[in-house]
Amino acid sequence: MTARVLDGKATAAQIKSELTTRVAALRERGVVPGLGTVLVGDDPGSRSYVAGKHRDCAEVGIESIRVDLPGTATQEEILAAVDRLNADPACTGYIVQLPLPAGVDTNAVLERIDPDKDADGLHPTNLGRLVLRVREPVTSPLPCTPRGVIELLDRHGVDLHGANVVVVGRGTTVGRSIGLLLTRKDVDATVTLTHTGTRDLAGHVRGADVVVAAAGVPGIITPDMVRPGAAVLDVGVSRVVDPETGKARLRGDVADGVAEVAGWLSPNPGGVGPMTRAMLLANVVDAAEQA
Ligand SMILES: Nc1nc2c(c(=O)[nH]1)N[C@@H](CN(C=O)c1ccc(C(=O)N[C@@H](CCC(=O)O)C(=O)O)cc1)CN2
Repeated sequence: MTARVLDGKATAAQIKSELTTRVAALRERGVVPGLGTVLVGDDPGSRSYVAGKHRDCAEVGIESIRVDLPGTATQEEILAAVDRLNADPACTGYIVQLPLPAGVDTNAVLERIDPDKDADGLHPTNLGRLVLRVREPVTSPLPCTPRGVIELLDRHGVDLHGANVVVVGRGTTVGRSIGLLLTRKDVDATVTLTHTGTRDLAGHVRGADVVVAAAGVPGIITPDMVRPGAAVLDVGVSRVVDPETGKARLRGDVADGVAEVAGWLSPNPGGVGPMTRAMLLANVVDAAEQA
């Protein structure tokens, strides 16, 4: 058996086309959505993700505002950039690209974002709303990667209702928040969050109908760990140097051979990454429509 592909690239293209129509309708009403980004330092991965976000904005008709700070920027300088975007009426939503350089208090920066402009859904107020609203519709922004995972599965007809979902990794952008979305009444999945302190990772993963691998550990999910037919989402990305060529290349959390066991597999690249970007745009458009 070879797993069917959870095609994030094609699905994101479809979503962007839908958003283009919605942005045109907003502009007709005189509402111009504008996404801001704050990038600190010159990490090549973060640079490329931020560049991609600005390209996406241009594609769907969202204005974009880019703030780049050097890696030497102080906590105060970063907070001042956040304050400026909070006050800028042209910026209807924005993100601070993570990770921030070592030594920066990331939580203090995230907490300084105006929750009404939080395009990433990572402000404690918006995460708190998700904790409280299990049954009611959520109108606040949702964390982009978790929203992208659920949308990708939904658009491929993978049913999460009653499914056992095992999440690997407890990072801010995925692991800590995805359970809040998956256990909402309208999704109804059962979620196990595993991490570096988990005793029997393989045992947990073997019981999963859906595996969300977001550990950032290359190849941590091996074929023997996957239940035949399970859906596997490869979210983690690591840059590893090929010992033969000396060149850096991207590696996901899912090892070779999993495609022979799984029922569904998201490629990496081309799976959850493009969905993360599309969901950021969706958060901006949703907020502009509600304003
Ligand atoms: N403030 C945030 N920071 C980070 C987030 C986030 O959601 N908000 N998530 C990740 C990075 N990220 C978005 O910011 C992101 C990661 C990957 C992709 C993507 O499209 N990847 C491509 C491959 C790109 C490449 O070749 O380098 C793919 O998977 O096909 C988009 C966005 C951490 N930081």
